[in-house]
Amino acid sequence: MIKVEDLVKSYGQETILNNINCSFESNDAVVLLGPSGAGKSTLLRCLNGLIEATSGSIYIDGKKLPTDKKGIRLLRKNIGMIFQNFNLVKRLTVLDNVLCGRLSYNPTLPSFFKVYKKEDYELALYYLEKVGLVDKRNQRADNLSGGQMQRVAIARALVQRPTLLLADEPVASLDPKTSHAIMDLLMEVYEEEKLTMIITLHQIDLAPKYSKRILGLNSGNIVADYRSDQVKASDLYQLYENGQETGEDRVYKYEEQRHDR
Ligand SMILES: Nc1ncnc2c1ncn2[C@@H]1O[C@H](COP(=O)(O)OP(=O)(O)OP(=O)(O)O)[C@@H](O)[C@H]1O
Repeated sequence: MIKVEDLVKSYGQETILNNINCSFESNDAVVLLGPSGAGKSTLLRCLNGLIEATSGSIYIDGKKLPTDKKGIRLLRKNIGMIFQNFNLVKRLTVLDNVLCGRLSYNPTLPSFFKVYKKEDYELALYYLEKVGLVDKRNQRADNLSGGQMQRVAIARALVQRPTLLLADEPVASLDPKTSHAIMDLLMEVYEEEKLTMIITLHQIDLAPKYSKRILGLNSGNIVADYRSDQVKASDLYQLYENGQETGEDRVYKYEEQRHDR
């Protein structure tokens, strides 16, 4: 379980996350929705220690998120991260890119010379099979389509054997059909591996289908918390509108909901 308590992130005078309080159960599948600049990526990056919060705390399975380098390295072993722009090493092969996901399990020097254990290769091939790209294992990453690159990135995240998978707009640069295929794949591995999954998205139509819960963010505040099987499309569209309610009213409603649970 992940618990976020009074989380604040500021850059200079600008407050990006404004006292966030929320929690994520194990095996939850949560989509973060909200307009550009709402703070979705910042929240995701705070969860894996890529960004240090200005104040507040994050607890993962009861343990406070570390801030020292060694602690963060250990924490990240259990957290797979998927990015909008895939973040592959273009000149490396598909297989070598996936093996990069094993780096935190191996001593630096052998990894530098691309010497991995037999189990690492087996695991990498297993996940390449899962994402449908085992035949392309020896191809350079920059020869792949966007959808294929994202599949490699998913395999690279999974070889880490994470318990938590964070995905920051994983389908933002993909066409609608490929987006559905990638989201289907994420849901499949989420179920098979019993992951906890938190995804930022802009596609309102995808959000309920590919989550159990939707958190709405606006101006650094959590303004809504919906069950995906009960939410109305109009509620989701409202997250992107200014409407009659002020951000403060929405925060207030969310806090009320949270305390009533
Ligand atoms: N390193 C930084 N320094 C200063 N401001 C930053 C930095 N990183 C992010 N921000 C600001 O924080 C705000 C929130 O950014 P964030 O990327 O978290 O929003 P988002 O909800 O994910 O938006 P989008 O949907 O467009 O990706 C933005 O106004 C952004 O300019």
